[in-house]
Amino acid sequence: MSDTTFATTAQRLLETRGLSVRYGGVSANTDIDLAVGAGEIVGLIGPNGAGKTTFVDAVTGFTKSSGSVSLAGSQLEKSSPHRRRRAGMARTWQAGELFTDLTVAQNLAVAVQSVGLRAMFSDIVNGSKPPADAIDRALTLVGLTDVADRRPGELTLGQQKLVGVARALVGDTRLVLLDEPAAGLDTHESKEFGTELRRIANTGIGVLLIDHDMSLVLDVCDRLYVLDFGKVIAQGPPAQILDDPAVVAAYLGSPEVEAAAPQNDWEEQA
Ligand SMILES: Nc1ncnc2c1ncn2[C@@H]1O[C@H](COP(=O)(O)OP(=O)(O)OP(=O)(O)O)[C@@H](O)[C@H]1O
Repeated sequence: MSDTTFATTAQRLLETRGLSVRYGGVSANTDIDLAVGAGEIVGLIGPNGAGKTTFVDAVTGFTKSSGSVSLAGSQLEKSSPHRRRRAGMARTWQAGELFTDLTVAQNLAVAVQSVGLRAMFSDIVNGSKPPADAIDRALTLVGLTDVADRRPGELTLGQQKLVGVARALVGDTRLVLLDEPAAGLDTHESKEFGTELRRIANTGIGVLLIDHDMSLVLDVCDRLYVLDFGKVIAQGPPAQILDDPAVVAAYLGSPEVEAAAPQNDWEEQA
């Protein structure tokens, strides 16, 4: 599959080749070639059950897959989830609830610990950043340093969602895979969330975004991949994707696309 958006392969951060996942008789992902560049926001969209979460599970090592996965040129397909995380690949989960009794900073500290005690110990021995710095850096990336000592219940829903993203940014994260991070946000909050995502990407972090909020996805993503029945059926810039007959057919009658349609001139373009 040709991919003409990148000027050089050096800019590629995540690259999958022929990534496939089978669950018994179900081909959840079939031969997926996908790339995310440093500083790029790439959307992965598709109808329910298309295989989006499976793809994130496969890339991050949480489900068995075949094919190759590389991050900044290092092959990771045989690595454990922990090693992939240490290599700079982090994800959020669809049900990524925060600990309501902990402050925002403490919620991030839990994420630091989940990277591994041994890893933390080696960071200290090697004199690299202590966790407090890592937490501060992640909160700065999402613009939440002011609320570090508040509990999630004191934050807006949009801020709570950003804490979820910040948890994935602790440590030296180079690529973040966000699985429906904006679920439940209203139009205004979703727009603000998109602005923060762009700020994060502008620091050079690559972002893979899965979301059913088509306005957010079409607005913030540089490029999109569309999955249907586990296969990539289209890829390209958002405007091109909206015009793609295969995408229209896959989404026909989908509430997400209908909701996004007026704002994105869907009816005129389709
Ligand atoms: N652990 C599993 N065991 C068996 N089948 C699974 C498993 N996880 C997912 N599947 C199947 O794989 C296919 C892809 O599911 P997946 O959750 O990746 O889709 P999705 O695009 O993320 O859907 P949604 O938008 O609803 O979250 C579906 O047919 C699903 O039923």
